[in-house]
Amino acid sequence: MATIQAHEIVKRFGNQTAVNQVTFNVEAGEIFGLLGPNGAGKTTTIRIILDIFKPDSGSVEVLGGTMTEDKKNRIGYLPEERGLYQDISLEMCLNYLVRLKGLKPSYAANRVSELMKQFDLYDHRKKKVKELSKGMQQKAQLIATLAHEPDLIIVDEPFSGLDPVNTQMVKDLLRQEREKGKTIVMCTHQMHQVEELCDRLVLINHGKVMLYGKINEIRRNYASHEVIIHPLNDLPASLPGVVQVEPVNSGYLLHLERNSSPQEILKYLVETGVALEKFEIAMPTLDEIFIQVVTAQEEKA
Ligand SMILES: Nc1ncnc2c1ncn2[C@@H]1O[C@H](COP(=O)(O)OP(=O)(O)OP(=O)(O)O)[C@@H](O)[C@H]1O
Repeated sequence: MATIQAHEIVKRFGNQTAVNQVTFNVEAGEIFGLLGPNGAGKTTTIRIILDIFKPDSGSVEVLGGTMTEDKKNRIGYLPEERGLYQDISLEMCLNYLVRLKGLKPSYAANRVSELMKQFDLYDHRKKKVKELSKGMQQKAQLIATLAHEPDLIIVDEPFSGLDPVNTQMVKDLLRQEREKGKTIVMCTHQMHQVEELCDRLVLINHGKVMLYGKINEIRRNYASHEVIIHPLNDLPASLPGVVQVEPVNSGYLLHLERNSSPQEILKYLVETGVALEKFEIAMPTLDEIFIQVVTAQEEKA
């Protein structure tokens, strides 16, 4: 069953349509990427999902129906604008935020201690929040998002300000949450993180859905007519069905004719005795697809 069902949602601010007929589902137990360039409508979409804004039209179902106060306690949201109280100790701040999510004080205190240890923040618990580094504050914000063990986790730029070690830790943590059956929506501009972590994605631009589906399928749909090979011996002087052989790194990029397939090239190479260390259909990265989709829409506009 879908954890989020957004159906043709529309949100206008004055003359501007920030979200325009957006439809997508987030399935239970997946990590879902909500992507788009600056100003695309991602935060507005999240605010509609969380019932902070009402849509002008369309509907949203979350955790099996319309939003209720009880359901809000089953959601963990890491917002774009961080909301920690700066002038109190880290420990006090986290205990307070976690109790707001309905946890009993003693349970909240234990959970916060446990997570501060896991996030290497325990030794800093008596410091005022404003005395913590940016990365430490980010980790604290993640604790406040996850401590009440929400069923739906929505994280906006979760890796912001984190060094590679902490980025890895947060990635592992998100995967662990998925393994526990939790549903995660991740907003980020870091496409390689999306490629690594997400199962499916929706890409919004100017409030409209531009891409939606499984990442592998999206990449396959955008695959150009090119093959990467690493041969162990020389290539034949000519390759039928190949218009250009371009040397790249330790191999070649073969540009295929429109009507020839990678399978035909592979068959020909094997038949002519070329030993191959690598044969791969060249797939664009999500970064390349993102740029292609967004710039094509700009040119049309
Ligand atoms: N409260 C508001 N009042 C008026 N306009 C708004 C409001 N919130 C968002 N907008 C406008 O709606 C559009 C979408 O904004 P939104 O914050 O949803 O984008 P975003 O995809 O989250 O961008 P970013 O990646 O920069 O955070 C923008 O043009 C923004 O200026």
